[in-house]
Formats: sequence, C-alpha cells, structure tokens
Amino acid sequence: MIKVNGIAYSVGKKEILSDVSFQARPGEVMAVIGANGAGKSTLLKLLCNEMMPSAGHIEFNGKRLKDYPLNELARKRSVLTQHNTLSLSFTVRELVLMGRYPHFNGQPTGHDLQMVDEAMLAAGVSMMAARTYETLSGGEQQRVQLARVIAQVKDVPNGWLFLDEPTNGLDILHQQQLLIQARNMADNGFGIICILHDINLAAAYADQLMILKQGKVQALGSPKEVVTCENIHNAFGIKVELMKNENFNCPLVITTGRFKYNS
Ligand SMILES: Nc1ncnc2c1ncn2[C@@H]1O[C@H](COP(=O)(O)OP(=O)(O)OP(=O)(O)O)[C@@H](O)[C@H]1O
Repeated sequence: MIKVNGIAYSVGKKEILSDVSFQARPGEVMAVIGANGAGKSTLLKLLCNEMMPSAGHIEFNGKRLKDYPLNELARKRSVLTQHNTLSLSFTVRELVLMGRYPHFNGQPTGHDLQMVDEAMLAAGVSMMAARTYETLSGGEQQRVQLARVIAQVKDVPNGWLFLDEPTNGLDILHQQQLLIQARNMADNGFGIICILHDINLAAAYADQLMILKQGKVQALGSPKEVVTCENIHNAFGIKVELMKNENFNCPLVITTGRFKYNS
C-alpha cells in the first residue's frame, strides 16, 4: 500500500505540487492524468524517492519512504521514466538484464535469466533479444525499457511499477498490449501507478484515476466518477462529450470541435 499524505514540492518560491494526498493499493492500476506541466512527473519522482517532498510524507508498505535504503527500494519497485537516454551498444537482452542488477552480485543466476526471458516475452521483445538497443525504433526501445522494469519486479510478491507515459511512441496495438500487461500484473497482486495522456486508455484500464491540475488533486476516484465533461474541461480547457465504452463499461471521451491555439 502506498499512502501519500499532504505532500508538496517547491523549487524556490514556485510550488509545483501542493497538498497531494491519495492511497494506491496492490492489485490496482492507478492512472494519473493532467495537462502538460500539471506536476505528474514530479509526483512520480517523489514516489520513487528520487526527490524529497518539501512538506507531507509518503508511506510505502507501512514505512516512511525516506527510511528505505535505495537498494531495498529497488528490489520492491521499478520505474519507467520518460527519458531513457541510454545509447550504449547493449543488446536488448543485456539491457533487460539491468533490471535484475538489484537482485544479484556479480553473476546473474539461472532464475535472473529466466525473469529476463519472461519479461521480454511479456513486453513482446523476445524476437529482438540479440539486437543492439540503439538500432531499434523508438517504439521498440520503449518496449525494451518496459521489459527491463518488468524484469526488475517480476518475481517480487506485491511489487510496484511506476510508469511515466509508458505508451509514448507505441502504436495502437502496442498501447493496448502494454495496458493489458499492466492490468494482468495488477490482477496478480502488483500495484501500478501510471501517468497517461490518453484519457480513454486511462478510463479503460485504471481502477483509480487522478487528475492533477496546477500541482493539486482536481479529481480522484473511479473512472466513472472522474471522467466527466466538467472535470475534463476544468483540467484541460477543452470541451468534450462523453459516450460509453461498452467493452470496458467506462466513459469514452470525444472532442467536440476545432480549437485555436492560445499561446
Ligand atoms: N527543477 C525545476 N525547476 C523549475 N520548474 C520545474 C522544475 N521541475 C519541474 N518544474 C515545473 O513544474 C511543473 C510540473 O512539471 P512536471 O514535469 O511534473 O509536469 P507534467 O505534468 O509531468 O508535464 P508533462 O505532461 O508535460 O510531462 C512544470 O511547469 C515544470 O516546468
């Protein structure tokens, strides 16, 4: 369980997040949506212990996040960030194996290698295992990074995945496959916190949805509670209509007109 209690984050006088509180549970997908600059990535960095909140605190499995040694945290949760700038000439298999680094000293065990194989299968990259990472397309690289973070926690009971815009660069099939993979992992006891820009994907796959606006929680609840015309207009400044996504029994957002770009 992750409990976030009234956290804030400031840079100088600028408050980027303020009074953010929520709980995320194992077995659930939580999606975070919001306009550019709303504070989503900043929130994820605080959840990863990459940065410290300037107020409030975060509990991870009953213990303050700041009290975890980094290597212990790395064995319990893995993180897909937006910018994976790694450009060295690793093969896909070697890169996915990096996800296992927190689990072995020196040489990977047979179990580590099995986790790598299973993660590559889950992310649909097994067929490119021997390819050099930097020769892959953007979407292929993104799926390899997903395999790396899956490998890190695949065998961890109640492990956590933090994903920052994981569908970036993926085609429509691979977007769905990624969310199905996240959903399956949640159904098997993992906790998933996922930043998404596609509201319809978020509504279809998340148990809990949070809208951030200018660093504050604007709405929090089930997709049906949160995805309303009013909330979307308030958060993104765009008028939308709602239909029903019959396949997922959740709202489906459609935009309603042409818009001028206001700079
Ligand atoms: N170190 C920093 N110094 C100053 N401003 C910062 C710093 N880090 C983030 N910000 C600002 O804080 C706000 C939130 O940034 P963040 O990256 O969390 O937004 P986001 O919701 O993830 O946006 P996007 O959807 O564009 O990725 C932005 O306005 C950003 O410019």
